[in-house]
Amino acid sequence: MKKRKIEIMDTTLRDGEQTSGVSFSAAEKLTIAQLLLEELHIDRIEIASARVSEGEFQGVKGIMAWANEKNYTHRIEVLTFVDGGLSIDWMLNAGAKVQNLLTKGSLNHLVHQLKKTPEQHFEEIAQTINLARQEGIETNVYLEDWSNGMRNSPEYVFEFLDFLTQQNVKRILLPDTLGVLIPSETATFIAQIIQKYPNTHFDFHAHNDYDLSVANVLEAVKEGIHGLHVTVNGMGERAGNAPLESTVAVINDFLPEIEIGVKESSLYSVSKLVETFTGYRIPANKPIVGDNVFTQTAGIHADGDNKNNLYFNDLLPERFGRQRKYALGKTSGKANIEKNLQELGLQLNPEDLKLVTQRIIELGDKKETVTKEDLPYIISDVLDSHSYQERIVVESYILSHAKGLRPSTTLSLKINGEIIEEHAQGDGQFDAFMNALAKIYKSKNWTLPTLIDYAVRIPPGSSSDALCETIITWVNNGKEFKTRGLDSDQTVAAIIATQKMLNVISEERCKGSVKQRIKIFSLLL
Ligand SMILES: CC(C)C(=O)C(=O)O
Repeated sequence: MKKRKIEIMDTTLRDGEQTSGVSFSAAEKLTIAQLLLEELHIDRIEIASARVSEGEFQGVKGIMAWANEKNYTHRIEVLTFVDGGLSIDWMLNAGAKVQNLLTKGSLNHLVHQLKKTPEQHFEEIAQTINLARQEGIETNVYLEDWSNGMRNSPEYVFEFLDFLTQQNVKRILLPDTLGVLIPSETATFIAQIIQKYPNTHFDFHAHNDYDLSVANVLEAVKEGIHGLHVTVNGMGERAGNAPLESTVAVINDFLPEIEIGVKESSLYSVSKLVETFTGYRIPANKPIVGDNVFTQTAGIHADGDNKNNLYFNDLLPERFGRQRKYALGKTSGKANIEKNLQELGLQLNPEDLKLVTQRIIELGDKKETVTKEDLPYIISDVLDSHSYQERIVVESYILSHAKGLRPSTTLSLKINGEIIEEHAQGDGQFDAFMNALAKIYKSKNWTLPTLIDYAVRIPPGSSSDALCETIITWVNNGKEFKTRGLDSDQTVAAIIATQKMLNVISEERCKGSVKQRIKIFSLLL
C-alpha cells in the first residue's frame, strides 16, 4: 500500500514561545531549529513572528544564515501580518523566504478587530501576497479563528477560500485558534473543505484548551488534511498546541496508511532540551515524555510483565529512546523489587527479599520516593540490622534546636529491657544526643567508643530526596569500625548508626567479636 505523506510543521519557536513566561535566546532558537530539522526530520518549522523585537530579528537572521548553507530555507517559516509590507521588509532583512500571513478566518474577528469589510481585507491580502512574490517570498495564509468562522460565518469562510485559492498561495493554514473544536466537528469541517478544494494544500493548527488537540488532529488526518502544526511538549498560547510527541505516536500507531518522517527515537531528548531551555516543566504523566509514563508502580503490573508482557501496550519506551522502570514504594511488590535488582545485577534469597520489600513499603508509607539507586543502600541497611541481636534500643528522644539556646536532647534508652532516661546539651543536636548517651553509659560504668569520623551522603545518581546515609567511624579498644544509618533525616540516620554501634560493642562485650562486624562492613561499603 502506498502511504499518504503528511507534512509536520513544528511551531515551538513561534506559538510555543507564546507560552506565558517563555522566551528563547537566538542561540537556543538555532539549536532547537537544527534539532527539529536534522535530528527529528520535521518537514517545516515556524520560527518567529515578524517585527516582534530586535532579539527575534537576530534569532531569525542566525537561523536563516545556517539554513542557507544547508539549503533548508523553504522549510523555515515566519508569521507575518497584513501591514502594508512592513513584515515583508523585516523578512527580507532577516533572509527569511516563507511567510505565514495572518488573516481573519471569521467574520466576528474581521468586523470587531480589524473593522473592515471582507472586500477591503481581501484586497489588502492580495497586495501583500503580490509584494511578497515580487520579493521572492513564498506565502502560506493563516485563517485566524477559522473554527469559529466555520461555526458562525461559513459563507464568509468559503468566500475567503474561493478568493485565496485564486491567489499565489502555497498552503492555507486552518487554526482552531481558541481550541474549541470537538473531534466530530473537526472531521465535518475538514471534510467539507478538502472536498470543495481538492487541489489546495491545507494544514490544521490545533489548540489544546479542552485537551482535545490530538483527538482533533487524528480526525483532520482521517479526513485528508495535508499538514499538521505541533509543538514540542505541547507548548503554546494558553493550554498550548497539539504536542509533537503524542501526534507522532497516534499517527504511527492508529493510521498505518499515513507516512510522517519524524524520528521517534529522538523525541525524548529534544523534549528534555526544550524543557531545559524554557524552564517549562514536563508534567510527570505527560504521554511519551513524562517521567512516569513508562513506570509500572503496582506490583501486579510488574508481575504481569514477567508473564507474556501482560501490561505492555504498543507504546514501547525504547521506541522513544526511553526505558521501562519499576517503581519502588508502598504498592510495589516483590516483582518490582526483583526487576530493579536484576538491573543492578543483584540477587537476594527469598527471606532477605521479604525484609527488603517490607522496608520499602515502610518508606513508601512515609510518602518517601525510593529509587533504584537507593536500593543497594536499603539492602545493606536492612541486612545489616538483622545481622546482630538488638539488645540496646533507642526508645525515644527529643532533639531541640532553638535560636540563642544550646541544642539539647532528652534520650530514653532500653538496655536489655531496662529503660534509662537522660538529658544533655551539646554543640549540635547529635552532639547533645551523644552527651545524653554518655551520661547513661557512665551510670552503668561502661565506656563509649570514640567517634573519629562522621560522613553523610545521598545515594549517588539518586534523584530522590528520600534517603540520606550517615556513616560513622568509631574506635573501640584500639579497633576501628564503621556503622551506618539510613533515613530521610541526617540526624536520625546518625542516631540509627549510633544504635547499631551500641549493639556492636554490646556484642563485643558478650562475645568479643568486633572482627566479625568489621568483615560485614567491608562487604557492605
Ligand atoms: C497566530 C495564529 C496563527 C495562531 O496561532 C492561531 O490562530 O492559533
